[in-house]
Amino acid sequence: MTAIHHATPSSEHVQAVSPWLTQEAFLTALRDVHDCGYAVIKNVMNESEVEAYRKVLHAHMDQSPTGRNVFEGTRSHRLYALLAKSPMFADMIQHPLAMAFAEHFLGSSCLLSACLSINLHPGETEQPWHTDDSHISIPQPHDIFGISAFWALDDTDEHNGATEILPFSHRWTGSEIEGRLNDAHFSQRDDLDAKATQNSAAVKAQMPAGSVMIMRGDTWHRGGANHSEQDRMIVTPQYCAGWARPLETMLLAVPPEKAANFPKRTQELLGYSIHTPFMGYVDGMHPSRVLQ
Ligand SMILES: O=C(O)CCC(=O)C(=O)O
Ligand SMILES: [Fe+2]
Repeated sequence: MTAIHHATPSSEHVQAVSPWLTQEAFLTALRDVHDCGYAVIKNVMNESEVEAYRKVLHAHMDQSPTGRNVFEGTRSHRLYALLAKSPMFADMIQHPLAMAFAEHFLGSSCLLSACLSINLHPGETEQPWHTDDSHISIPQPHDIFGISAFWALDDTDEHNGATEILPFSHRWTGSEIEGRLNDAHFSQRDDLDAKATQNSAAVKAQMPAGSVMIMRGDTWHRGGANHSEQDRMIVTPQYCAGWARPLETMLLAVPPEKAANFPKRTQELLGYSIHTPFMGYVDGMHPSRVLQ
């Protein structure tokens, strides 16, 4: 594993991010993601885009239950399979800024691993510390095979549960990781004890609505506690290498009739694509033929 980031971004990616980042700022952000674990890019979406996402998510949340355990958050609302709920999430999922980071680190065959909204209600407590790629079960430290984006749809701050990150934690080894995340956290409904929640070195991702944080999937992080009187909503599209199994089975989560109407890049991210030389084929052919 290389500790320092040297790879030069492609000119296509430099161009793609230019509405939000100068070339120099992009290089710094790539280095921050690779070496430190994360980078925040402020004010990427405008107010009307943010409001449109909030509106559609609120309509769905009104009809869905709160989280089932301390990981989902018993005072939180999560929605999965967002592309099946509204096609507008394609714009967020294939946003040129997020794609530039995902493709730079994971290659152009990267896939959408997960895409969920997380709305923390007032009174929500801290989530257990975790990484977003632990389901792949390759021991840390390892190269990057996941990139998570966190889009703020509300201003996130230290009171309302801004995501907390442990910089450089992708370099942790066995003893630093041991016991942090337990299988019990996925069934337990009681709040975590002080030992499980403590950490002094955490940084809180404070972002104005419309901003995005890009994080390598092996950085330890968690949703914060919401001590405010308002909800805190984010959407997190997560990308994985083309050889990895996505966390959500996207090809089932989004029916082919719906997928057929999405932009080509979103279709590819869902799995209508090949990881060279032929991983992902259907009946010996390119999977996109299923949509024709
Ligand atoms: O709610 C948050 O801020 C982070 C949630 C998260 O990291 C996750 O559920 O994977
Ligand atoms: Fe996470």
